[in-house]
Amino acid sequence: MQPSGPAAVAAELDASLEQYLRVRIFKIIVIGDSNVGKTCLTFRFCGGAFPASTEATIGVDFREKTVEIEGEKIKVQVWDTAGQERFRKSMVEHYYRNVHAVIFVYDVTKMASFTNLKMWIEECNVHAVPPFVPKVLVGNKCDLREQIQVPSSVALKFADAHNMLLFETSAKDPKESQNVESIFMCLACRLKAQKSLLYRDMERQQGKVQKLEFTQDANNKNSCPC
Ligand SMILES: Nc1nc2c(ncn2[C@@H]2O[C@H](COP(=O)(O)OP(=O)(O)OP(=O)(O)O)[C@@H](O)[C@H]2O)c(=O)[nH]1
Ligand SMILES: [Mg+2]
Repeated sequence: MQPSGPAAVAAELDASLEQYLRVRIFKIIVIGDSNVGKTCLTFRFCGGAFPASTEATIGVDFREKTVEIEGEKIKVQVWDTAGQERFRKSMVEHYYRNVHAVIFVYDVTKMASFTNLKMWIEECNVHAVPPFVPKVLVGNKCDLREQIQVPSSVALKFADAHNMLLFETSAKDPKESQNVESIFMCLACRLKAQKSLLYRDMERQQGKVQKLEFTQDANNKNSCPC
């Protein structure tokens, strides 16, 4: 017999609380120079479209998407950060706190945004993001084929040297939407494959961190290792 009345309400509450507690939340931050397309990429992933217009991000914008991986619902919480120093300086500490994965973005049509990656990686290191936190590199605006300044081979070498996967894509071109999706899904898969985050965080506190090795198939730079 089904419980009814207050008992049913209590049971339902228990079930939803249990379900709530079981949904893991992955915090993924998106970092890079102003104007490289961080807002557009996160909007494409979470909102399924290219925004009609954007303004420089101030502080941070949060976007969320629930994905299902091997039967488990996972909430991907995307932190769309500000590229302009004046709009980010009060927030930087918050960006990196308890982050689960990092996406570094550059604009394939702007060499400076690629050379500045060193600075963004340095900032990440200064904030003690552990080496096992997965990081990927994204070259955006590939639709602007005539204006490309950063050759794929150079970007791939850089990604390899920093143990990152490279994705070259476009937030604007609808044909690339699957590729944008796979950036986030690849990270979510990797995070899911890691041990329980709670357990991992306990290990981190005890200084017993585990370095995960990720390999990249040079012939298939967009392959997901999971
Ligand atoms: N052609 C093309 N333009 C893009 C693409 N992605 C973004 N843009 C344009 O680039 C400009 C900047 O995009 P945003 O997403 O606002 O850049 P951002 O990195 O969030 O910049 P900040 O918030 O200042 O850090 C906008 O005019 C977008 O329309 C893309 O894939 N292709
Ligand atoms: Mg932005």
